[in-house]
Amino acid sequence: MIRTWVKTRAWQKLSGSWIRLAERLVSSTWGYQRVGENITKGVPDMHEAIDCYREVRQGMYGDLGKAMEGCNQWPVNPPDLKPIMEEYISLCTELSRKIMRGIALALGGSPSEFEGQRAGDPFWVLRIIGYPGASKANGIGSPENDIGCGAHTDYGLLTLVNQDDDITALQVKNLSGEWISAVPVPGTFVCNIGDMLKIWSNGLYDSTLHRVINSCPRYRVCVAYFYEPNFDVPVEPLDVCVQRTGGTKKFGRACYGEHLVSKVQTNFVV
Ligand SMILES: O=C(O)CCC(=O)C(=O)O
Ligand SMILES: [Fe+2]
Repeated sequence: MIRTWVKTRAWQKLSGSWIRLAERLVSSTWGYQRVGENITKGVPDMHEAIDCYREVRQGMYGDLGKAMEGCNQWPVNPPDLKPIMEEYISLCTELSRKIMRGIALALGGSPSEFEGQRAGDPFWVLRIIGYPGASKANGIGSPENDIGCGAHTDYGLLTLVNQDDDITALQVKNLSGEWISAVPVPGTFVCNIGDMLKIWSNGLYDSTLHRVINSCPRYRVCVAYFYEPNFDVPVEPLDVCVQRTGGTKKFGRACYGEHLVSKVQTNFVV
């Protein structure tokens, strides 16, 4: 895991304008995204990224999956980025599956609650994100205007955020409504809870509202891995969680794929 990350970082240092090596296909959500192309609640985000998804083949999920059909756009250089990232993704998938077993137990369910039909065939998303340094981001140089990524919750189950060790930029809203910094702890991931886990747990786990403000003059890199349910699974509060929260379902039924598509269609300028 660490070897993979170090190699990715080395590539970033070598190539300078690293992320521009990959080009996004026209009308596609896959591949390279320029600064300002990602939109959160109508406001362009000050970051660039390479977006990768678990590949959806034509017809795989019928109409539901149509908007997500496509394949990953890996940069030509460095040639080993694809295998490195594929290894990274498979390690993150394994780790997330283990964390979900622990969460299932904590909720009072069986350890395999989030396997099989629910998340045994998990969808995933990977974003390699670069945040320009504060003074360069908007030409004005006032850090408070540089919203690297606007306030949002993640869409699925868990996110493993692999951030730069020496730049504090990720912020999380706590229960008192204050933004607090998720100060990097070297060698660890920040783990966000996503919207589908909030529903399955009937709110016992809340999806974490977070945002990114890079007020540091240096470029910040983050690799975010999103572990998601099966693409087409209906998601509704688990009985065990409903019992533990007073017997009433707080959320109606959702479908992860629909949730993802609706977010992707409003989040990007393509
Ligand atoms: O850059 C970060 O620390 C987090 C990025 C993020 O929240 C996201 O991509 O959903
Ligand atoms: Fe996020």
